[in-house]
This record gives sequence, C-alpha cells and structure tokens, in this order.
Amino acid sequence: MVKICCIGAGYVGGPTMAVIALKCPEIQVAVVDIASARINAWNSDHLPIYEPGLDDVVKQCRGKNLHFSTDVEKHVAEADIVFVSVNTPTKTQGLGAGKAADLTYWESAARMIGDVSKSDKIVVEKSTVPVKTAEAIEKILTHNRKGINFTILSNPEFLAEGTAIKDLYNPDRVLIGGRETPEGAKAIQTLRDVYAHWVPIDKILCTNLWSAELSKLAANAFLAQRISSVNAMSALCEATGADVSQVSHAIGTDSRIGPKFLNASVGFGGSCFQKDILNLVYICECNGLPEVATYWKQVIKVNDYQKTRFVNRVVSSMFNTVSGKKIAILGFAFKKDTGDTRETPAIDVCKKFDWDHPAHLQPSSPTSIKTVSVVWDAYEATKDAHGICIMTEWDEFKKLDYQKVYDNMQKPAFVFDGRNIVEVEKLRKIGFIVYSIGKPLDSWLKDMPAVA
Ligand SMILES: NC(=O)c1ccc[n+]([C@@H]2O[C@H](COP(=O)([O-])OP(=O)(O)OC[C@H]3O[C@@H](n4cnc5c(N)ncnc54)[C@H](O)[C@@H]3O)[C@@H](O)[C@H]2O)c1
Ligand SMILES: O=c1ccn([C@@H]2O[C@H](COP(=O)(O)OP(=O)(O)O[C@H]3O[C@H](CO)[C@@H](O)[C@H](O)[C@H]3O)[C@@H](O)[C@H]2O)c(=O)[nH]1
Repeated sequence: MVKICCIGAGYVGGPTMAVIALKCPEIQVAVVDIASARINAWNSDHLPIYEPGLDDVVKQCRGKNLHFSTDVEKHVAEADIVFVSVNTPTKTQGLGAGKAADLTYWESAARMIGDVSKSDKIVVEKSTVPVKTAEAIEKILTHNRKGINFTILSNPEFLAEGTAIKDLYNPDRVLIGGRETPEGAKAIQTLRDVYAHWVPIDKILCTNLWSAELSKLAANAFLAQRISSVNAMSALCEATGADVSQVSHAIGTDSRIGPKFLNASVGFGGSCFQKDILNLVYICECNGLPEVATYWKQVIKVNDYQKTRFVNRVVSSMFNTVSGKKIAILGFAFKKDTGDTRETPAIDVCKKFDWDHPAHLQPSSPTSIKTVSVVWDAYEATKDAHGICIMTEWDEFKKLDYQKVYDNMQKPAFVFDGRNIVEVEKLRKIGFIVYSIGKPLDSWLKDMPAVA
C-alpha cells in the first residue's frame, strides 16, 4: 500500500491531501505539522481553515485513510511519497530581504527527511519555491542519505482559496516536473498514477524540474498582471468617463484575452501574488536581468498605487479628513469564501486611514487600539458611520437593505465600493454618495484629487 505524508497542514497541505485521500481510498495519507493547535483543529469539528466543501471531504476520510498528526518524524519515515507544503514567505531580514523567498522552513523539513528516512522516498515540492530549489534540496538529501535514494519532484499547487475543493476536483492541469533520468521518469509516473485516480491524463503535464518550478511563479505573475492591468485602466476610466466593467467585458470577449480575472478592485491581496512576484523579481535580478525584474515589479507598484488611490478617494471625498469619523469596513478577508486575511488590501487601507489623523490627534498609547472595533453584523457596523468601505465581495454585502443602512448613518453618507458589488444607481437614488472603482464618477467626487 502506498503511503503519503505531507509536511505542512496549512491552506494547501490540508485540502490537497484531503482530496487525495478521498479520491484514492487505497492510499494512506498523513498530514503532519509542528503546530499542534492546527493539528488539533484538523482533528476537531472546527477545521483551522474555512473553505467551502472542505468539512465534508475531511469527514468522509478522517480516521480511515486520512490522518492529522504532530508526529512528523514517524510519518515521514514510513512514507513512500513525502509532500513538502510548508510556508515560504518573503524574507524580512538579511540577503534578499523584502524580495527573496525565506526557505528556512523548507530546509529544516528537508534536513529532517534526510535524518529520519530509512527507505527510498519521492520528495515532492508542493510549496511555491524559487527556480532551482530542487537542486538545493537534492544536495541536502544526498549529503545525508546513508544509502537511501531520494528523488525530487516539483508539483506546484494552483488552487485558489475559496474555491480550493472545486479546483482540486477539477484542476485546469496538474503539473509534475522531474529529472530527465530513469529514476526521475519513474517517480513522475508514480505521482501521475496518484492524480490519475480522478484527473484526466491529458491534464497531467510533465516537464523538467525547472520548468515546473518557474511555471508556478509565471502563472501567478501573469494572473496578478491582469489585475494590475485592469486596475490601471480603472484609473483611466475614472478620468475619462468610461466604465471599467464595460471595458473588461468588451476586451474579454476577444478569445485571445478571455473574460476571467478582469475585475477591477481595490487591489489584489492574499499570501501568494505579491510574495511570488517579489520572488520572481529577485530571481531575475540574481540572473542579471534587471529589465525583466523592473517589468514585473511594476505589477506590484500598480497594486500599491490602486490601494493608495482608493484611500485618497475616501479622504478627499470626506472633506479631506477621516479623523474623528466612523468608517465601516465591510469585509476584511482578501477575497470572499475564505477566512484568510494574509496580505489583504483591507489592512493597507485601514493603516492609511490611521496616517490621516492630524498630529495633535495621533493615537499616543496602546489603548488607542480602541479606535477599532469588530462586530459580526453589517447593520451594527454601519450604524452612525460617516462612510462605508467595501473591502471583500461577500454575497451578504450585495443583499443588504441599503435604505435601512442609509437611514442609520451620518449624512452625507458615503459608500466606497472597493469590489464593485453594489448597484450604484440604486444607492445614489437612496441618497448615498457612491464611489465605485473605475465607474463614472459621482458629481461629488469630480474635480477632487484621485492621487496625492
Ligand atoms: N494558500 C494558497 O492558496 C496557496 C496556493 C498554492 C500554493 N501555495 C504555496 O504553498 C505553500 C504553503 O502555503 P499555505 O498557505 O498552505 O501555508 P500555511 O502557512 O497555511 O501552512 C504551512 C504549514 O507548514 C507548517 N510547517 C512549517 N515548517 C514545518 C516543519 N519543518 N515541519 C512541519 N510543519 C511545518 C506550518 O506550521 C504551517 O501550518 C507556500 O509555499 C505557498 O506559497 C499556497
Ligand atoms: O479579477 C480579479 C481576480 C482577483 N482579484 C483579487 O486577486 C486576489 C487573489 O485572488 P485569487 O487568485 O482568486 O486567490 P488566491 O487564493 O490568491 O489564488 C492565487 O494564488 C494561489 C497561490 O499561489 C494560486 O494557486 C492560484 O492559482 C491563484 O489564483 C484577491 O484579492 C482577489 O480579490 C481581483 O482583484 N480581480
């Protein structure tokens, strides 16, 4: 019986392994993590992450062929295939700080695999890593191998949060990269057999190691670039009277462009896009390609510009200051259907509001945190507020009774829609002053500065 162990029970390791366990009943799957609170949650009725459909998959397999454990070494030692799905955040200190991927979690996992293994293993890179990481991992493992053979594969994950289970059931493709050697080919075949339980074989793409590693960074860079492109257009739409939704639709019907990922927004967030582009930029710089690095860096610059532009719209509309005003932030996650707030644009927007306080009103003690309160209900959040900022496109915010919201707010009442989900004309009829990204401007906002 094939045994799989996945190191890292996070947003990727948990759902991915749960789906493998569901689709491959004859395979034993162990998901291990050093974070005991996370493992306890995976073993409880309250899973550590919110993902539609995940509870159901876990309930079907947990305790049968899916196990969550903190006994990392035992499960790694027993496994034939070890997935490594640990976090690879941006380095905050030292060489490459602010750009390069921090591979300390990866390296310690690799050293541990080398230490505890007593049988041959396929080691699969599931985390998103810089190109050539597999070579570094090979070196670590082969220098410690004690006669054991380790074959490294790259199998990057393309799921998006909020649709992880759907994406895992029905991936656009599964990508497996390996060495072009007999051992590499054999390992690719073993992993391909796992996915072939439910993924059509023509959707399982096999490449060399470096192509697989780079494809993951390239895919995220292209996706994020689309958002920055449409967001750049949104600024031009506001300046000219064009409507970004109409422009997106018009260009998206061109089959060469396609309709997806063209929603203008307050900016992209999440733990992946910025981190992976910075990683790509660093790799370009290290390979002597400064022009290529600058090109990709611009995607992040436009994203930062979009968040700043949004805050400036809010502040300039509200008589050039938000100091002393109540602003209701609707939604904090970086997108709907996830509880994940890593790198969410809402954080940057709220921080920029803090900056707008005049010096004499600057919070001076830790108790100033009281200026933020968190409530469950949108009606409570908006009561007596001067303005509303919609930061996440939760369906709940589309269906609010905006007349009721308006009646309970200070006047003039503002809605700043960072996700373009409200019906602008309907809200304007109620009496709101509405700003929607990339849409024809409310007369209130005309002639006000969009960018400081
Ligand atoms: N979140 C996504 O949607 C997504 C999608 C595709 C790819 N990725 C990539 O997958 C990787 C994991 O992302 P994530 O969002 O699941 O991260 P995460 O932070 O949710 O999970 C990583 C887990 O690894 C554990 N860990 C770290 N070092 C360990 C060690 N030595 N031994 C055991 N456990 C260890 C941590 O405790 C943590 O629980 C990253 O490289 C990310 O870029 C993420
Ligand atoms: O038209 C769009 C689409 C998305 N977004 C924003 O972009 C961010 C990222 O969204 P999405 O890509 O759907 O979610 P992620 O979970 O970050 O998934 C991305 O990052 C993952 C981690 O690498 C990859 O696996 C996925 O393929 C890739 O889509 C979110 O803030 C969205 O609101 C927009 O502003 N406009």
